Amino acid sequence: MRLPNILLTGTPGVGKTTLGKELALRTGLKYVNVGDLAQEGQLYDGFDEEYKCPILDEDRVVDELENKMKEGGVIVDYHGCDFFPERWFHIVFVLQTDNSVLYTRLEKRGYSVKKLQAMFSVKFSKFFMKKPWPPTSLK
Ligand SMILES: Nc1ncnc2c1ncn2[C@@H]1O[C@H](COP(=O)(O)OP(=O)(O)O)[C@@H](O)[C@H]1O
Repeated sequence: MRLPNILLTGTPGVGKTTLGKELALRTGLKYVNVGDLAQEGQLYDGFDEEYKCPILDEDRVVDELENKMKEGGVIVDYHGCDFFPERWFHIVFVLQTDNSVLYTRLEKRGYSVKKLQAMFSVKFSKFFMKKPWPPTSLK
């Protein structure tokens, strides 16, 4: 039987990496951090000057992961989710945490005031409630 594939998603700082690694440790499933994967393979498509971060090349990420996902038993950690094929996952967990806790965590991580303001603004909240959160250029 093929082992399940799990997606852990949610805004940066909610605890995906912490949970994903712990889960992998306890279950023996493989943990994949898409941010790290992109960095290792330079799976980027330009640079977002506004938020000073590389823009993920989603198609190349999907190509890179396809075989591994077919095998099964993978925990995928990423803050975006709209570009993953639905067929990959048996279950999806969207993690959340209190906004004040999140703000402090991201401040400690070195997020700029501009980026934090964008993430926590009402306009932006409305935007990401309609679309799968968050836009891939924000991490
Ligand atoms: N359940 C938790 N309780 C308290 N702190 C947590 C918890 N999960 C994560 N953290 C802390 O929050 C911060 C962000 O966690 P991380 O797993 O890197 O989030 P993400 O991968 O979603 O960006 C880290 O400092 C981590 O130690």
